[in-house]
Amino acid sequence: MDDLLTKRCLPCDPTIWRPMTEETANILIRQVPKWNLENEGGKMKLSRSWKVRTFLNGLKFFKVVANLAEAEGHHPDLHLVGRTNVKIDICTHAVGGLTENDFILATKIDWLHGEDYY
Ligand SMILES: C[C@H](O)[C@H](O)[C@H]1CNC2=NC(N)=NC(=O)C2=N1
Repeated sequence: MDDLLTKRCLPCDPTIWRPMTEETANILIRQVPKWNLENEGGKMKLSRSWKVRTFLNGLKFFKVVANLAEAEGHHPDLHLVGRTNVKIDICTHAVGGLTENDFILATKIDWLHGEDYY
C-alpha cells in the first residue's frame, strides 16, 4: 500500500464505490495507529480524540482541519464538547462506511498535530 500521506482523496462515486470490509479496515488501521476503528450498527468509522487547552484552540484546530478537508474534498465530522474535548470521526458518507479516503484524511490530520493545541 503506497504511503497514505502522499495520496490524495478521490471523488467518491457511490455507484461504483463500496464500503471496505472489516478485514481490510483492520489491516489499514495499522497505518493510523492513533485512530480507533469504531463500528456503529455495521457502519464503520475512524475516530480520534484530543484534549485542547481552550475552546478557541479547539476552533483553531478545526479551522486547519477544515482547510485540509476542503483541499482533499473529503470531510470529517468535528466534535468539540465540554469546551475542550475534541473528537474527530471520519467515514465516507456516500457509501455509509470506510474507504481509503478516510485513512488518507486521518493520516493528514495527524500531520496537523492536534496535540499542539493543548
Ligand atoms: C463529490 C465529492 O467526493 C463528495 O461530495 C464528497 C465530499 N466530502 C465527503 N466527505 C465524506 N466524509 N464523505 C463523503 O462521501 C464525501 N463526499
